[in-house]
Amino acid sequence: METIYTEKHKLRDAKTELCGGELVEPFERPSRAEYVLDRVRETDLGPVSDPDDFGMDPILAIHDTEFVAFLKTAPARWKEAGFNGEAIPTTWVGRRMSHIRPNHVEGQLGYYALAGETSLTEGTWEAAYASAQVALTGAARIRAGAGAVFSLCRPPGHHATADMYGGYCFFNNAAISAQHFLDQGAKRVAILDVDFHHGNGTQDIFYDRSDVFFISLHGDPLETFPYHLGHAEETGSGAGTGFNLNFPMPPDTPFDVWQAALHKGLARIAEYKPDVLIISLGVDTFETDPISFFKLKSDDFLTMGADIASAGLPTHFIMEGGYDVDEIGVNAVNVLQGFERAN
Ligand SMILES: NCCCNCCCCCC(O)(O)C(F)(F)F
Ligand SMILES: [Zn+2]
Repeated sequence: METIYTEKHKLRDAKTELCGGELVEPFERPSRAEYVLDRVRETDLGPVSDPDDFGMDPILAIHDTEFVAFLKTAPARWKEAGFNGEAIPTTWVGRRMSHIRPNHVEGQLGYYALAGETSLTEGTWEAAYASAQVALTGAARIRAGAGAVFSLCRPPGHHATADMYGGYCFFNNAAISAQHFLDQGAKRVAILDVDFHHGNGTQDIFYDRSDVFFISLHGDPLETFPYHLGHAEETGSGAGTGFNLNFPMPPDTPFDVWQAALHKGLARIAEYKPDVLIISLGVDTFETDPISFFKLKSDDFLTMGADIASAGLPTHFIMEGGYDVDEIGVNAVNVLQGFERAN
């Protein structure tokens, strides 16, 4: 399987994350992508290629123009406003407050952020732009006939909505890929999100549409991030009713319970008959992941890959989360190897 990767992910190198009332070294750090790349090479998974550049249009097909411009200028404006640290929001659009966008950068941070742990820094925008190009290049490979491809995206994307960032996400790589497939002639796209955290951004973007079926297996939002979306009763709205499926699961969920949900999701995907399957591949479902609470073991990721292969669809794997444990490389590539062995 070919991997699409760019060194430009290193431009996202924030020094602080707000965690437990402290500024800590971010969990979503450059070494994550290097662990995965090393494992791709170690296992001889396949060629590693640079992304092509598809420009801004496919990003703006998903994201709000002013939001994109905000992400680009916020770090410099934050410094000009006299703040010394990295740009982190301190206000929120609380209940029954105005949705008028403030002028000041501090107000705009809270207007566009859906979570406060993620700092904005110089280089973040360029890294997010490059990550979207990695996703688009993977989509182009599938359109050109590849049965499967791995877009080693960093920063991740599935929490980003059309006009909000947070949870380490800025541009929604999976949504950008899905829309690109549709704009290039696909009729239906399924997105299966196996990251530990609910893909609130992806859900929100396609919630009222039937041409993208979003399915997510994740930690129960009553107990974990993103907290404020991802419940089982969220099944889509309007024309999208029935094309959103959430499987929230409790702390300490083991693989057999997780896999039962996967099989249900795959059955619904088979009924939907999509032209392509996009996998939001987070491996923070791993038993020792530092910010998650499922109990998958490394071998379970091989089985996960084989189960995904059983769908028999062109499959676009897009890297999402999974945190700084050596096994992140093993677990991510196990999914890809399990997929290939079953094909
Ligand atoms: N103090 C630790 C709390 C962490 N709160 C934010 C969690 C963000 C998870 C991001 C992710 O893993 O879902 C992605 F795939 F987007 F990277
Ligand atoms: Zn995650």
